[in-house]
Amino acid sequence: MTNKSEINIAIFGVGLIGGSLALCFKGKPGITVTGFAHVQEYADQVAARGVVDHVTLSVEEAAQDADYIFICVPVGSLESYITLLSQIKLKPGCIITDVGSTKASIAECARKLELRDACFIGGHPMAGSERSGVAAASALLFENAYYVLTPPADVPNEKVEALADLLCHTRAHIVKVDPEQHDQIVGAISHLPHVIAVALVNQISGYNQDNPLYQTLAAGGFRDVTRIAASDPVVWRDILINNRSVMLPLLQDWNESIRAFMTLLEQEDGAGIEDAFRQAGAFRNELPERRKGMIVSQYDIYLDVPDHPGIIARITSELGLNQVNLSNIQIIESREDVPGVMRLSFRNENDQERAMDLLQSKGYTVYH
Ligand SMILES: NC(=O)C1=CN([C@@H]2O[C@H](COP(=O)(O)OP(=O)(O)OC[C@H]3O[C@@H](n4cnc5c(N)ncnc54)[C@H](O)[C@@H]3O)[C@@H](O)[C@H]2O)C=CC1
Ligand SMILES: O=C(O)C(=O)Cc1ccc(O)cc1
Repeated sequence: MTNKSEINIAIFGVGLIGGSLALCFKGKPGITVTGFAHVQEYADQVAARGVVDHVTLSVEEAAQDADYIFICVPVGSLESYITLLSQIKLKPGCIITDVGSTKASIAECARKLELRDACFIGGHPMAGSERSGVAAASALLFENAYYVLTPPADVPNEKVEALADLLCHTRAHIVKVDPEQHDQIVGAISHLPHVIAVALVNQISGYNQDNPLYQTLAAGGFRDVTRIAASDPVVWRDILINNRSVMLPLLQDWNESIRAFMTLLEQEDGAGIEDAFRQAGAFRNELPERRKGMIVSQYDIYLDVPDHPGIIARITSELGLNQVNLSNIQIIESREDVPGVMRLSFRNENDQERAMDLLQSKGYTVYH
């Protein structure tokens, strides 16, 4: 943990990620958090949400006393901010970091800059959501997620350790990765799924224009596979353009996978289709548990519920009476006289398990 002397943290871009970091740090002993917003309207939102101690529209004012500067703007604006920071007088020893979803280009930009007494250590919390803006910020967003750092070889180890220590407040697991390797892997496990989700939704949306029954019937699997298609367009424009040299070969491989599926269908190759599902299921079942892997700060359970008035209140009051904290609730399917499926989301595994036990003991059919 950081020692208890005064620590000033500046957050540039107080949106989903910047605001969530701010909430992790704000109110901790000896820490003061200043937010920088580039537009008055955003500054007002940040102030209203109360995630920082101060908010300012001045880069200099935010940066000048900072021990740590977190640049949390979209990837396409990262380089202009680090360049700006290299041109102003910073506190000696200041550590600049970022949260961008790509790491190679910002590392290269920082390497070429004259940062004088400051240093740059790239960062990427591997947690987030399809939501954006400070309104969606949460102090629990990074809990148990991985937080990648990409320290350059010439940055002293004690600087990297100081940043890692500060990040204890996020309760994420720090992992150090080379920037190019980061972009390759994250391109495959995060950026490619976002492209596929968007393409899939737009394909179905096209069919839906001629027949709205597509949307009406879209349920379970379609929703699960396409949640991330609702992500912020500007954030994702920047990520994909920045990581295009990784994305283009990945999309080429994707085309070939789809082509291979078409061949299985053309040849009515049932065994081949079964093999494809078996192979995929085996790999998917081996994925690290959600709390240790990529993304999602929610722990969900599902339960079958008869669709009648009062049922939601009954379930939520059972949980409330037993001090199980619910973070979200959603009816996935609901038609009169047919059992519906309710998704209950929790912020940690303990609440998830307690809810499961409790509702099972009350006779509900509950599953993960
Ligand atoms: N959305 C996610 O789940 C994750 C995003 N990231 C990365 O975090 C960064 C921020 O993303 P989010 O917080 O999701 O986006 P966001 O849209 O919620 O927040 C971005 C913030 O930057 C501000 N901003 C935009 N352009 C700016 C500019 N030119 N100058 C100053 N401020 C500006 C916005 O007003 C907003 O407060 C991106 O680099 C993204 O790649 C990293 C991990 C997860
Ligand atoms: O919501 C999700 O599932 C995400 O994929 C969130 C996310 C978005 C961008 C990142 O760089 C990391 C995580």
